Amino acid sequence: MKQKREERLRMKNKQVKNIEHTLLSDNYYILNKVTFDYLMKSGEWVNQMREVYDRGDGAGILLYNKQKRTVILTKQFRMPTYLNDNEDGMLVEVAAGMLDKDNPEDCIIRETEEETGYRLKSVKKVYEGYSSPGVMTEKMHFFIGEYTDDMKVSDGGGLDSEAEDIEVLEIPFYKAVDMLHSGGIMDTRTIVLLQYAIIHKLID
Ligand SMILES: Nc1nc2c(ncn2[C@@H]2O[C@H](COP(=O)(O)OP(=O)(O)O[C@H]3O[C@H](CO)[C@@H](O)[C@H](O)[C@@H]3O)[C@@H](O)[C@H]2O)c(=O)[nH]1
Ligand SMILES: [Mg+2]
Repeated sequence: MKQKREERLRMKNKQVKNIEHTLLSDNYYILNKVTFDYLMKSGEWVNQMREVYDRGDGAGILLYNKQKRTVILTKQFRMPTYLNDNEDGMLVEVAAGMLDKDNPEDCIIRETEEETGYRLKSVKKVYEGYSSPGVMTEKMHFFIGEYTDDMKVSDGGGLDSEAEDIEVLEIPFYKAVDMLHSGGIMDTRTIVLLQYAIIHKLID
C-alpha cells in the first residue's frame, strides 16, 4: 500500500524519479533509507537520501466541556522527550493514538476511551497535518469532541497490555491556556488543538 502511494506521487511529481528503499530497521516500526533523484530548479538532477520513519498515521483529540469550562488532557512518560531537555520526561498531551485499520473517527473514539475512560458518541475532525515532514510519514488527524460526566465509563489510563501508564487530567480551560504560555504544554498537537479552541471560542 505504501508502495502504491509512492507510485501515485511519482506519477504526479515529475521532479522525482528512481525512488529506492533500503530497510534499516523493522524492529518495531519501519525505518528506511530512501534514495531518489530530484530535479532542481537549476535543471540539474541531484541524487538525495533521506531516512524515513514509518509508523503509520495518528489521531489526537481535544475533549472539552462548555458548561464546566474544562478540558481533558493526559500525562505520560515520553522517553524521546526525556532524552531532549524534558526534565522528568512527563508530557501533557491530548488523548492520541496510532490509527489501525479503522477509520480515524472510530479509532479516536476507541483511543479516547482507552486513555481517558470517556465514551464519546461523536467527534469533529478539524485538521489533518504531517507531524514531522522531513523525517516521518505520519499524518495526524486532529479532532475535537464534547464530553460530559455521564460519558465516563472507566478510569482510562491506557492498555495494560501495552504497558501504558497514563494519568487523566481534567483541568479548567484557562489553566490549559496558561500552560501553553508557561511551557507546561510542549506537545505540538496539543498546542494546535488548544489554539483551535481559543480561535473558535469553544469555551468562553
Ligand atoms: N515495545 C515497544 N512498544 C512501542 C514502541 N513504540 C510504541 N510502542 C507501543 O505502542 C503504543 C502506542 O500507543 P498509542 O496510544 O497508539 O500511540 P501513542 O504512543 O500515544 O502515539 C500518539 O502520540 C504520538 C506522539 O504524540 C504520535 O506520534 C502518534 O502518532 C500518536 O498520535 C505505546 O503505548 C507502546 O506500548 C516501541 O518502540 N517498542
Ligand atoms: Mg496514546
